[in-house]
Amino acid sequence: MSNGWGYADHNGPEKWCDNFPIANGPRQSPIDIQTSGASYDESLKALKLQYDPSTSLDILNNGHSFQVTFADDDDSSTLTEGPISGKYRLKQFHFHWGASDDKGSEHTVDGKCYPAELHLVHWNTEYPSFGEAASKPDGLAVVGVFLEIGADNPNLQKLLDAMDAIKCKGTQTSFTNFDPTILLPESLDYWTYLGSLTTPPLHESVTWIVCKQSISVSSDQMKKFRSLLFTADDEEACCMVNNYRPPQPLKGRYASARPP
Ligand SMILES: CCc1cc2c(cc1OS(N)(=O)=O)CC[C@@H]1[C@@H]2CC[C@]2(C)[C@@H](O)CC[C@@H]12
Ligand SMILES: [Zn+2]
Repeated sequence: MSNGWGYADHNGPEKWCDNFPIANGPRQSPIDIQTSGASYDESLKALKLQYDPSTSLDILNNGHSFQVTFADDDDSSTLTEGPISGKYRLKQFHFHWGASDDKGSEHTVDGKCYPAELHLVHWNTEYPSFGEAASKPDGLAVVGVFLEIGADNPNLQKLLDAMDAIKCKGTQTSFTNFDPTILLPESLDYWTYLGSLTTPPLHESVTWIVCKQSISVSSDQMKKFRSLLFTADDEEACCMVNNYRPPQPLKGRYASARPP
């Protein structure tokens, strides 16, 4: 079991290439978004996110992060427009965060890290299922939102309150009637580039859509994220922190944005 991938020195991001050689591929994520190198693309549209709170199902500690999963058997919660063509369905959202407020995001902006990053995961309805889409070059679209230390964010409270019930790996609880729209920043201006999953199997199947504006989280609220465990209840407890992959080589890529 211990030879599974993780975020420790013996099984972390520097070791993933041993079992997943795509880790050194041409379109790996995350990246450092160099704002001076970003290009304006007239063809980019505004993001259109339409979420139905009745599709939220449960919240789960999967041993790498915690995720809220959505019913995706119809087009109730979708992403359209933006940099993508067609319709992508919301499947889940999850977060990445650090052991302290000075790190934790996966993407960085001109080298700046944030204490946490939210990923809203959508799959292309051109394919029959999320699992099928996850390995296709245009299969997934992930909206990334940075969390920045500031005032308590009341929109995170329902998530924080559920954490006591999912402390250990493999635990889950019902999480209904949650509208992820409340987690989005006021402005949906974004950078976009072609990348990958940021955890194994690291499939190069993600159109990344990173919001320019962050949402707030307080230091106390971040402490609650850090109370989760990577480990199951029958294992020696290990705090779930630093579950982020560092920026990967651009290999000729650059982010694009809509003209101002
Ligand atoms: C994009 C969100 C996402 C999806 C997946 C992972 C990780 C992910 O987070 S991230 N940070 O957005 O890249 C790791 C496990 C992957 C899953 C996509 C679907 C699978 C590849 C399954 O088919 C088997 C393992 C799954
Ligand atoms: Zn993620």
